[in-house]
Amino acid sequence: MQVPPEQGVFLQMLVEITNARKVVEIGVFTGYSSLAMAMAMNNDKHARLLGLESDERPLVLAEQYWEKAGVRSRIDVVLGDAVETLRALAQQDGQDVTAWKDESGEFDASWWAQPGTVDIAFVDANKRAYDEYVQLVYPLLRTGGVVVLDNVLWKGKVADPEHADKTTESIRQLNATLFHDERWTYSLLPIGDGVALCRKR
Ligand SMILES: C[S@@+](CC[C@H](N)C(=O)[O-])C[C@H]1O[C@@H](n2cnc3c(N)ncnc32)[C@H](O)[C@@H]1O
Repeated sequence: MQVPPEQGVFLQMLVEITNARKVVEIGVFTGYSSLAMAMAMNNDKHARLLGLESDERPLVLAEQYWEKAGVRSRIDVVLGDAVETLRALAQQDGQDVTAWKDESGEFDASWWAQPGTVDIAFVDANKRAYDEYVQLVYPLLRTGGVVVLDNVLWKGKVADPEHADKTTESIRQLNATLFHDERWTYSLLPIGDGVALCRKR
């Protein structure tokens, strides 16, 4: 389920060229894409990544690789449904949001809850919820910040009218909506399974 290596490098490049200090990832799995982005934050000790993931099992593996690469300390993880976490972040300064394995109590939910401050949000979880993720991430994103959506070609099905299943339709609809939405500059790149870049105007 992880992104292919060329997309990992692409995400890394995005973090580097935007000097991203605040990155949110929706859908962590075994931590490959988060590892790629966190490694690109090397020179900035104030840069952090917030991973939202509903399944604890792959996170255990992710944590091992983050440790090995020396980036664990710059990654916060919130375990749970990403929609619920993003909604909770938007309320009361994120007071109810707690981090996975935050033994030292260093997780600063109010820092993550600050509107208009996130540089990059990488969306790679439940495909049918992408629209909701984008709407919930929008207020957190700074002007000029970028939402990166994975799997927007959905193995080519999005471009093939023969396919009308619910997931394909929802991704197709989202691509069209974002393309026409004045609040975003939208670009679809045919790398990996299709990557959409949506820059907040
Ligand atoms: C495609 S994988 C992510 C791969 C990862 N970005 C990478 O490239 O290494 C999708 C992940 O999203 C998680 N996920 C699915 N629905 C979710 C939800 N509602 N909230 C949070 N995470 C979710 C799954 O458990 C899975 O680990």
